[in-house]
Amino acid sequence: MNHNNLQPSLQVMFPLPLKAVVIDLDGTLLDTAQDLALAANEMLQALSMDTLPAATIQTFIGKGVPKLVKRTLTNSLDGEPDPALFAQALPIYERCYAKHLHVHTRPYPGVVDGLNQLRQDGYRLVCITNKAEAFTLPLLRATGLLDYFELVLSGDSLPRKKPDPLPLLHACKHFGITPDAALLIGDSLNDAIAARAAGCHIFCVPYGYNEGRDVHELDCDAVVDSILDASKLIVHQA
Ligand SMILES: O=C(O)COP(=O)(O)O
Ligand SMILES: [Mg+2]
Repeated sequence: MNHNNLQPSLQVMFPLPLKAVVIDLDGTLLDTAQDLALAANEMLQALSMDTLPAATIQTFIGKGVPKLVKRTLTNSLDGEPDPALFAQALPIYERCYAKHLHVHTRPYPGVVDGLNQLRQDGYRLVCITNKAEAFTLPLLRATGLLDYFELVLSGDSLPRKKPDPLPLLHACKHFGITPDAALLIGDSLNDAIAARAAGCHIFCVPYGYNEGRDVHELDCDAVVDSILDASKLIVHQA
């Protein structure tokens, strides 16, 4: 099977036989960037610091809340702020984001149709995100997506988050399946590394964040335009 807008890797045979589909949140299920940027800029203002363009803050998304705050404070991907400033800033950011959790946040096109298709096809559905649980669950609930997922693992649910394979391996163990029966659909390097390390399949969507990099640089089995398109490249294995 091949479509003009899909780029299946040559090494895997499509459709992939699978039991579980794991989906990333920020940049894959939900377009959260505007609300994240709003909160980050409100934090900067509260600290009497200059605000940043939303497009810049979008490149800081991917490695969880503390990392987003560090990157925002230093305006750089690898910056380490003064520990006292960081300690002051983190709770401010958390308060601001809780306030703006779903002002602009919406599911991307193809997400709801894709989830309905995957549910109808019989897959176990999991959401694995680096977002903190205090934000993940209310956001999935508010956007109507929570009930699709049998399991939701957030950035602080387990001792390690993506790119570590632990959340994916935990989900596979939870369902009693081998990693190669699971597919992760994500938008970033963190997803691709985690999936490869766990031995799961990985598809990437091109519309997400990937810390400002082109998703086509990633080692994935396919780049798919939407969750609905992903459902066309896989087959449920009973
Ligand atoms: O919270 C983040 O930084 C990214 O979260 P994600 O894993 O859902 O993309
Ligand atoms: Mg993401």
